[in-house]
Amino acid sequence: MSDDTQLDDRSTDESLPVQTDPVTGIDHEKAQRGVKLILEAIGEDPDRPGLTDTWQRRIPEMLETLSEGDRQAAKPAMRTFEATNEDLVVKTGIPVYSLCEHHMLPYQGTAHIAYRPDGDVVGLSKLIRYVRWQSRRLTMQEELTQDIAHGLADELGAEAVLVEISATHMCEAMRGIETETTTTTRATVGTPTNDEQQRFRDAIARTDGETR
Ligand SMILES: Nc1nc2c(ncn2[C@@H]2O[C@H](COP(=O)(O)OP(=O)(O)OP(=O)(O)O)[C@@H](O)[C@H]2O)c(=O)[nH]1
Ligand SMILES: [Zn+2]
Repeated sequence: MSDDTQLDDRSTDESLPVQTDPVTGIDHEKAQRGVKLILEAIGEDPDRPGLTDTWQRRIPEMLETLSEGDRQAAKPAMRTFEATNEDLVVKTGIPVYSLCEHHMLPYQGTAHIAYRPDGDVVGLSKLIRYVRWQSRRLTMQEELTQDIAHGLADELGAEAVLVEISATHMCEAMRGIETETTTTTRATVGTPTNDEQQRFRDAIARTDGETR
């Protein structure tokens, strides 16, 4: 019997409630069966009192949240306002929490964004919401940085977007190389002027100074 066949054999799991919502959410039943299998694989007893809610409810709910970035329905409304000028908007210090696609472990850090409005500016909180939404899926930091930059350029019709993310990967800290370091990635859309790039760097440096 192949692994797939075993996973699809629901006869042993008939007691599981079916909570699948393929349009707006994850397949809860599959998540429950998968987490239960992992617990069994590591020698745990999934039916001991401390773990029953873990695979039946907590982790499926957590996965639902942490995969929101895969679902357009979860994308924040990027409401805009008419811009009075095209001066660069810079927002620094946005928290980032994502899951690396290699080990499904968290990486966390800070995103900095700058964009040159073209007719409209977006509500400032939406930049934070957008980073959170994009981050909630399995990613590589480099691709996440690009996706945020290109996604914002599309959403805002902005001609120039700069995104920088500095993050620490738990897959490097907790296992493997067992070393905690900072990785910095940057994405640029369009052609920011030298002055805009300098303002972006200065704003990041000020934020870094404040948090040190
Ligand atoms: N470029 C990039 N690499 C990442 C990211 N997150 C994790 N990694 C790396 O992904 C790599 C996976 O390497 P593999 O050799 O396939 O897997 P592994 O044997 O578990 O590697 P180690 O982590 O070195 O033990 C590691 O070097 C991680 O540091 C990321 O966002 N971007
Ligand atoms: Zn990893």
